[in-house]
Amino acid sequence: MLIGSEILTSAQMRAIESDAIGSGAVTGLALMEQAGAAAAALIQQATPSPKDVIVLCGPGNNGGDGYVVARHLHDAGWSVRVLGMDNTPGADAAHMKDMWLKRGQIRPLSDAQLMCEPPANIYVDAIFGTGLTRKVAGDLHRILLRLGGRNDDAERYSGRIYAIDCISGLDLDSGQMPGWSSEHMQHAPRANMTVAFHRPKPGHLLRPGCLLTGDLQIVDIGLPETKGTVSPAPPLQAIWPQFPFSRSQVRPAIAQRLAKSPLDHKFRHGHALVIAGGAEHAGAARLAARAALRIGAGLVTICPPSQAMPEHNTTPDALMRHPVDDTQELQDLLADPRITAICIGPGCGIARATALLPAILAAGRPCLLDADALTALSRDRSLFARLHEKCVMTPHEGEFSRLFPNIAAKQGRGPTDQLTPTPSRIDMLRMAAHQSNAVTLLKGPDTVIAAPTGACYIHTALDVPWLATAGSGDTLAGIATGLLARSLPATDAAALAALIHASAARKFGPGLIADDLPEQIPAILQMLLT
Ligand SMILES: NC(=O)C1=CN([C@@H]2O[C@H](COP(=O)(O)OP(=O)(O)OC[C@H]3O[C@@H](n4cnc5c(N)ncnc54)[C@H](OP(=O)(O)O)[C@@H]3O)[C@@H](O)[C@H]2O)[C@@H](O)CC1
Ligand SMILES: [K+]
Repeated sequence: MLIGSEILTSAQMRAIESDAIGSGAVTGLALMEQAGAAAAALIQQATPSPKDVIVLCGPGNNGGDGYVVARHLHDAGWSVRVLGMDNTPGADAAHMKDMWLKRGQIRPLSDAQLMCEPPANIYVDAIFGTGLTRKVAGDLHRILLRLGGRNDDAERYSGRIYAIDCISGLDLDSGQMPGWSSEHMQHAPRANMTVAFHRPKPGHLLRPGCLLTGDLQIVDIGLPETKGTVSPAPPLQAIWPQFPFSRSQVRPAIAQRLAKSPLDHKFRHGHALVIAGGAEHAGAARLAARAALRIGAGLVTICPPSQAMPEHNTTPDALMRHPVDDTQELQDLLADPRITAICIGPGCGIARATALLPAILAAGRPCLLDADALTALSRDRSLFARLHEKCVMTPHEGEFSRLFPNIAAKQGRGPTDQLTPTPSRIDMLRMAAHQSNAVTLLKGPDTVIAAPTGACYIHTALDVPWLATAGSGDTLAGIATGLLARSLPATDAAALAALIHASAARKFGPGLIADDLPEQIPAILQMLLT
């Protein structure tokens, strides 16, 4: 699959840190020095001219990093003010605090003090990181709201906040701000850049955390390489939108399958069926079919009911057309073993999806279930029970709630003081994939994909809001179908489809309509395969 970045939970990160320190490979002090120095360097790179900073240091090691940042910026000639806690932190942070005190003073970390300070060009949030144990309350909460502009002085902080590890108060495992009401969330501080260490955490990539994180920079602080060895838990990976898109991000076996050998004929690249419905929704299935062709399926046949066939007598000429009016006709078609993937849902109609799904699921072939097929599955639990591990479901949030009402019910109980108050999007998707026995892709700016094995990918693409347009989901379904037809395993097909879909939108830019998406695929394949 894509060589994405491993994501670690806060607990996994703490375990790696304590193992590394326990084995003598590194010291906590050296890690903190590296972390603070790297953050200071990135802040300097990002802000070449302003040289006036306020560093807000919390009670623990995140605050310790803050003292290191303050020292490095001071030594680089910046004017540095530090607001800190009157507490006794752990030994490493205490040492860094002392090092700072040799250079400057520490004023109290209070809302009143921050309000009195003359404005700075840059604010460094080093209050809390991975050690958050409860909701942030009282004066520290007021400070965070001030940084988020609640006091009508938004322009003072906007675009000037640099977060160490995360915006303080963010639960890095769920992406939630525990205890923050929706009114408070309007004034949650947003970082211009977040400098985090060793690996991204789920909270950097899931909403609302990803909206508060800004440009996420992951820096190496000298911890040993851990990829794949952290715990027996199934892997959790980020599919970076920021990756320079090239073959190096794709496992050689997948790249080989995407490329076409001169010795291959069209059937070697799979034959996808796209089930279409009535004439009024013909466009959805045609978008999916076009995308499946563009991603390189050897053949794609669109299968409308016979009365809707005239609607499909149009381009692309490469598309084959075959009417399917009932289960028997579909079964006759599926008797051809060269049909390697089926897409059902876009523009299909719920009644037609309900009628045809038993034959499709019984065929045991890779299949993509979207839109009306998902509604059919949510209404008929006996169909749901026939899903299998070669199925990929691509629900949006409404469809997800209907498919998995028991999982969705665990969500949205309002703000709570506890960390990880309700299942995160990752937990939900893992439960859904386990429950359905199908690869499940929950669409959104933070798309999460989970396999029944528990393997999970996050694809965060906040930079392509124009992807929210009619027919966009149909195109995603078509790309995934084409990849399934080309014999990519279901999880890989879903994850690669999410990446190619967002990359196509990024390539086209604002003004995008879904018809434009398949047309970007050749250039993206070119980048992937060279
Ligand atoms: N892992 C690594 O490899 C490295 C990690 N590094 C850095 O360390 C950071 C983690 O440090 P950390 O564990 O000390 O936690 P941190 O976030 O500073 O907070 C803990 C303090 O806050 C307190 N506290 C918690 N919640 C609170 C609340 N709601 N309201 C009020 N207080 C609250 C808590 O008190 P307590 O819960 O015990 O009452 C404790 O005093 C990490 O993000 C990174 O920046 C790097 O230096 C190098 C390598
Ligand atoms: K922080």
